[in-house]
Amino acid sequence: MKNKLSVVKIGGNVIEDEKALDVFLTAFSKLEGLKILVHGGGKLATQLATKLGIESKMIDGRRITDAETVDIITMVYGGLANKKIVAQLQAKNTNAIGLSGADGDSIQAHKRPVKEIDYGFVGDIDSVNSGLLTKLLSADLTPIFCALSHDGAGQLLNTNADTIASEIAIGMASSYETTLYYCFEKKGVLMDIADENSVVKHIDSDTYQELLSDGIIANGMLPKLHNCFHALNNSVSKVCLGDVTMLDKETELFTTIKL
Ligand SMILES: Nc1ncnc2c1ncn2[C@@H]1O[C@H](COP(=O)(O)OP(=O)(O)O)[C@@H](O)[C@H]1O
Ligand SMILES: CC(=O)N[C@@H](CCC(=O)OP(=O)(O)O)C(=O)O
Repeated sequence: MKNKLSVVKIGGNVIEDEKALDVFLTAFSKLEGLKILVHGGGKLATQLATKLGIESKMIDGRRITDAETVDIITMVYGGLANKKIVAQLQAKNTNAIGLSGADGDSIQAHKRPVKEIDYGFVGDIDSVNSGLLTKLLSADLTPIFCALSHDGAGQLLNTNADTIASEIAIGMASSYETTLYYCFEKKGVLMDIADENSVVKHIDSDTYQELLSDGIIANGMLPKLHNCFHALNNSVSKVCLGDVTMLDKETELFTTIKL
């Protein structure tokens, strides 16, 4: 039987809110078994760029990452956000180790080819170094990933944190029974975006098609669910979506997705 592994992603809205982040990190530190955390931080990067007088451009939820912007996101994702989370987890007795995709050659990617849009230094993932992650997990370390990959030729690349989480989960799924968790500011996938409690508790491939054709899923939820099904179609056992309380044993209201 395979060991269980939890790959958990938190979005920028959670990182920004000190209380929500603390609730989440407390639950994460208590989560039993092997675990990996991936964090975003898009909002923090936009805020710093604004302070520095640099305009942030997003297309379909993806940041246009020019040379100035890749420096900013390296400072924010790999520096401030990652190190704060690592330090807070240490205070909660979790031996966290912060990583970008360049550290230990953990996530290799290539710069997205220019078609209609030039995304700049945005990376599409080629491989996850599951051997390294297995070694870290065996040494009782909990890897904490930010949204940076690298091209193996010295260039850091910006990669959406939801995608990093699903690719890590896929990369580990041959060795571990892997569950992927997406924590964000809603209690799960909602039937009615205005009603916090209208959580769709279970989604499978058929329900997904219905939700799509009924227009229930929009904006950031479209690529998120695409990532969920990509993971499930590549050996990840289960995906859960919910708010910062989702990892608490008592919490019942969240979305579970299985094929
Ligand atoms: N049916 C839905 N249920 C829940 N959220 C939805 C739905 N449709 C669209 N959304 C939007 O998707 C957003 C989550 O995506 P995103 O902002 O990319 O998350 P993250 O904070 O993890 O980066 C929610 O904040 C919500 O506004
Ligand atoms: C290419 C791309 O768009 N990358 C994202 C990475 C951060 C991220 O994904 O953060 P959230 O999870 O908080 O949205 C960005 O720079 O906004």
